[in-house]
Amino acid sequence: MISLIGPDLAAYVDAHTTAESPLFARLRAETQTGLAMPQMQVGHVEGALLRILVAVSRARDVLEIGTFSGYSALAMASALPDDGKLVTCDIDPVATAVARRYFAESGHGHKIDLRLAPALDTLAELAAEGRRFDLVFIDADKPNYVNYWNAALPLVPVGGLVVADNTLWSGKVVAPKEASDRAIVAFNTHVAADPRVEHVLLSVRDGVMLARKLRD
Ligand SMILES: C[S@@+](CC[C@H](N)C(=O)[O-])C[C@H]1O[C@@H](n2cnc3c(N)ncnc32)[C@H](O)[C@@H]1O
Repeated sequence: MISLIGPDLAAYVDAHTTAESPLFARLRAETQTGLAMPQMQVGHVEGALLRILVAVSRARDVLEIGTFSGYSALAMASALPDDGKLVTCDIDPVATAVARRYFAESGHGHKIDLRLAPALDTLAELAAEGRRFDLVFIDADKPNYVNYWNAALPLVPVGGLVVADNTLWSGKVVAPKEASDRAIVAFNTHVAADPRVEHVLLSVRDGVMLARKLRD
């Protein structure tokens, strides 16, 4: 589990967050044992944050960039109304096969449109389709974060939210050394300079950038 806080405090946060349902616990366990890089999964606490953000924003259309085994997609889809829609993008057929099974079992699968293609291609398709999204969750390859932001923000109405994961990058943003560190720093700098949004960088799990669109 990625955490910026010590194990005792992380366990306390976990214990004081609404418990995950048995389905989510199973998805987490299967991801841990069956997939490479299971730490990519947002997990219990950030999943709860995403679910609450979808609920309080009364989002009806959500876009996720980075499905993996489906934890965050399912957390957000569970907070959508029955006719709400979540488009989620990934390029990994193995991890998304796990996601598809849990989507189907969850009772929320009818809300989820999984697109297996590079996310920038899917973003171009969605723009051509005239789609709009009340909330966008960015959680895929870090070098493309700025590109995802630039492509996604025009699809968000004023008042909508963009949420980006791993934006503290295990704390490496403070003294970046590697290309991936610099990609996250570049993203945070880019968001901070964008006059279309107000934003807050939350120290939840590995860092969550939360931005609200103020103007087109
Ligand atoms: C951090 S994981 C997503 C975790 C997921 N949100 C969850 O909570 O389980 C990042 C995902 O981005 C996907 N990815 C990487 N490059 C991509 C690209 N160019 N287009 C779409 N997805 C991509 C990876 O295959 C991986 O599954």
